[in-house]
Amino acid sequence: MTVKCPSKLKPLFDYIDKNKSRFIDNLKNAVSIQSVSGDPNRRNEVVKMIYWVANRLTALNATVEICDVGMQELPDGTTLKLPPVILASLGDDQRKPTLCVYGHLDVQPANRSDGWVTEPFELEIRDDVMFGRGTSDDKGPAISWLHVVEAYNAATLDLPVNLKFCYEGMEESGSEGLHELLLSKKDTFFKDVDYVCISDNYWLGTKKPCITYGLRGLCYFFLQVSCASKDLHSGIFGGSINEAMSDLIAILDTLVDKDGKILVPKIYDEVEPVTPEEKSLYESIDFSMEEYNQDIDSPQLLHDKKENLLMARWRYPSLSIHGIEGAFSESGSKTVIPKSVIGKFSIRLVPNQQPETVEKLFREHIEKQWKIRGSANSYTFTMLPGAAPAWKSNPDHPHYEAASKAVQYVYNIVPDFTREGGSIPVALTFQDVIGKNVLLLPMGRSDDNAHSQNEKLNISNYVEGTKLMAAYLYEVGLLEKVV
Ligand SMILES: NCC(=O)N[C@@H](Cc1c[nH]cn1)C(=O)O
Ligand SMILES: [Zn+2]
Ligand SMILES: [Zn+2]
Repeated sequence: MTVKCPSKLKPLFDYIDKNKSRFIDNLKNAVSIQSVSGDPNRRNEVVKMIYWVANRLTALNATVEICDVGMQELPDGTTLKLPPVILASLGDDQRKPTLCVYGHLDVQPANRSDGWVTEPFELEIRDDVMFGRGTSDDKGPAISWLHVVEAYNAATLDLPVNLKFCYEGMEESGSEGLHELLLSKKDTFFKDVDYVCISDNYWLGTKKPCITYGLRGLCYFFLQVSCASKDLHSGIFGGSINEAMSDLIAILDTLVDKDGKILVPKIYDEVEPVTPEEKSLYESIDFSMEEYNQDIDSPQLLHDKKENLLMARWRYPSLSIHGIEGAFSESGSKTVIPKSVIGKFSIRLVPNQQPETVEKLFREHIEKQWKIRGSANSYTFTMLPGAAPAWKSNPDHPHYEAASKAVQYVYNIVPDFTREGGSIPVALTFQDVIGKNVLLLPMGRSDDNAHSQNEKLNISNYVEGTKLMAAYLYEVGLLEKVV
């Protein structure tokens, strides 16, 4: 049985429906800004995107602060200014609870040549689907909070909460600078915050909304192996030296086996044991392994039971090898021995695992494997800034009940409470620094292709998701103030 939607929300929902085309146009403009945080050459685009949103917040009468968060040190030793972070406030009524919403305005890289069917930075609509980088992760959800404020204003309804916005431009590159900013603003901007909401993840499937109370953490590593001062002809030098690429591949091959088991000793030591209560949680979750695989077309999933697959995504660490910089990767054949290559891999962390401990285990493992390999070459091993532990909240908190009611008003279904395998480092900072309940309210679907080719957001998710945010604000307004 679901709860009935309060009539007060009707004018908001009507406004959102009526203004759908304009909201889509706004997203089209946002997508056209190529705010790729991982590309130093497009840093000005990230800054442009930050100001694009800041100006809109100002137009909504928010008090907007553009916060400088310092410099980024790039792997080649040069430095680059980090994009500023937006901290904005709307309302300061001591009788209302204060909600802080977080979003990120940067995106993952995307090139048409990667296999996109549309131009990644030009929003293209096909039936109910809007294709474009950032539509789902995270420009669509981030700008929807602004549309919600607009809807409340247009319906001449007082905002049910004091609203604070924390929008950054480096999430896809480890949220550099953000943690320190939050710490420095703990007793000022964040002092009165009662609840935190992040809309930056996805439904577990394609049909049923969910509310998310856990994320994995992340450590990202670079392993560089060098063998010469310049690239070499393999006909002249092949067989005469230890090759950097062969050494790198040999070491990468010692990290994870074909069943996904991480081979670094002691890596599973800290992982929380599964309790019978936890096991029973998975049974009721609405999740189809067939649908999950149908979308990606993998020859075989590593798990044959729903529970085991969900546990592998939510509560066990996983290791992925992402790429090799410096390796020949163009089409055609080139008989080259690369002089130096950088292997890039990461591990998703789970509760109890700490980045410092994990880094130490990896460093020791690589040192040992390098000795076994016995190569004459040299290597450097680095953990990138922004490593973060996992985050887990308490879904029995009234904040989660409020969000569940909001889902029921819009979708007429009781949502599942889920965890997710991705990482949003700031979720834990909000929980630890602000000490308040954090909740993830996803807008998009599991098949939105975040980080992949043909990222999309369904128009229906965009529109109903905006209504969900409006209904959620209403319900949070009914909660107790915490401070
Ligand atoms: N929508 C959240 C997300 O995609 N987070 C990234 C975070 C990241 C990327 N590189 C470093 N951190 C993720 O990969 O989970
Ligand atoms: Zn995101
Ligand atoms: Zn992302």
